[in-house]
Amino acid sequence: MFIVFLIILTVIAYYINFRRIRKPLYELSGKLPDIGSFPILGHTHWFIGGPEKLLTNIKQLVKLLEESQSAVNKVWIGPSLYVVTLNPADVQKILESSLQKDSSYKFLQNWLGNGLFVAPVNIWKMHRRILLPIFHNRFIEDYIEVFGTQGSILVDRLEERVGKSEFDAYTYITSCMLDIVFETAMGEKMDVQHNPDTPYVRARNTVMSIIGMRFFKAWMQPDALFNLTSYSKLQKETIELTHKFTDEVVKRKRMEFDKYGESKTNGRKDLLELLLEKNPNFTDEQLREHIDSITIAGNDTTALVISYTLLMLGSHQDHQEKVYQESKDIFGDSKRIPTKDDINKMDYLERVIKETMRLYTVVPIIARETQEEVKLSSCTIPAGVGCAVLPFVMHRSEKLWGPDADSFNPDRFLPEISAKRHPCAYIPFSFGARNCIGRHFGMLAMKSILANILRTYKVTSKTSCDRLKIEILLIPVSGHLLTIEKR
Ligand code: HEM
Repeated sequence: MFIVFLIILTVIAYYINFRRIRKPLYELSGKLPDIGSFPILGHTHWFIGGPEKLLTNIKQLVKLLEESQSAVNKVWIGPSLYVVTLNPADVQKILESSLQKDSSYKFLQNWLGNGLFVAPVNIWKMHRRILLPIFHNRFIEDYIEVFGTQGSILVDRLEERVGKSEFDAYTYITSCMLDIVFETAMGEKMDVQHNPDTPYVRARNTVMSIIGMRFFKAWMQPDALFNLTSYSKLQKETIELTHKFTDEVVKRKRMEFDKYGESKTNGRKDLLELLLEKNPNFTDEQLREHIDSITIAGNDTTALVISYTLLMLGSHQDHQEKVYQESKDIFGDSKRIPTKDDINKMDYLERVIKETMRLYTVVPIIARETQEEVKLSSCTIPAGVGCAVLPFVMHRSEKLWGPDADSFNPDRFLPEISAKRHPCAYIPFSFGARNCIGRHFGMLAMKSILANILRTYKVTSKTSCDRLKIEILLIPVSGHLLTIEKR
């Protein structure tokens, strides 16, 4: 009897302390409108279901929040409070002041450790300063030859699809991007384009899908439950396999560096070599974490945008014709791979890519945590609160983009029109000091590859891209289906 009494007393004391520590959260919550929530459950019920249902629910919930007329709203997922805003000025304040990733990114940490993408803010600050110079244009532009060479291999591979039935373009493009990121990040010529089914690529895909599943399946989230499933063992084995691969490359590069004092005497340097030169004090583990983060953050994002752009041009032939004419003006009949000058002239293609990233924002959600008080337009958020930024929803908001927000119009990105928009109305690469470090790399690679494809083939797409799902990234439910014919 006494023990039962003691347990009840402990639970009550724990609960009172829990409420006391979280008092600022409840005070903030009390000031924000209560929309779409259930008692106790909060908004958790909106986040139950498969990846497609999840996206539909998020869109419906956001619509309710938008109608509330409040610039800042709240969402309770279990015990976690998230502040949600679609107001660009508030988004800017959040992304500039809150550089800590939200706790939901922790599932990536087993794999990427303290690599830039998930590193806690104290480590991130030091490492971002070291990594920033190696993403400078003068290094990244050295990779334009790799983008062109791999793009030409892709064009050759696509030949087998000419005049045939619909196929999923993404499978071809993701192999090409993998070859690009491996060669530029660590000097490894993987030739995934010709050997897509290697144990490494399989392991990598397995880890991605297990982590993706954990993000959105509530019951898989607590480590205690996850560790009971067979996925836990599989994740451990496959992560070990991917780590072993990068570890071996890092070890080899470190030996070269120790022997010669620098990585190579002349010629193009990969990102790992540049990183070693910039900071030889990085441990091998830190180098692996950064290189793995770069290859993971840089591959699927870029491959998805290229695939969505092909779908958009496949269903908007007038815009495809303009892109084709632009490439005719640049290349004439030359078959050369795109140079820096060629890429700089691809203004229309760049607008097409930007408009595609607006409608199909491949990183649809960015979640941060406040580290100090942040004053927003209608309230002040205390430290320790989650903030959800929803670029995918903002990019389709009629308030920000007008009544034709859902239609494809690359001229929204004419410089004079872009200049009139709030800088946070359009954030496919996020914003502020923790934005995408690889955005210049990504843009050059995407323009080079798309130009290579579109000057060789005319693409057609009949698939409507209305059905989408979130699996960390934004994916079309029925794939990126295209037919192609030779120009
Ligand atoms: C179209 C292509 C790309 C898109 C749309 C994209 C988008 C983004 C976004 C939205 C973030 C911030 C995510 C967040 O805060 O949750 C991010 C971060 C990052 N991206 Fe990209 N990305 C692209 C290509 C690349 C490429 C090509 C690379 C590397 C070669 C890269 C490397 C990174 C890294 C390392 C981070 C973490 C930066 C940090 O926390 O300091 N990304 N990216």
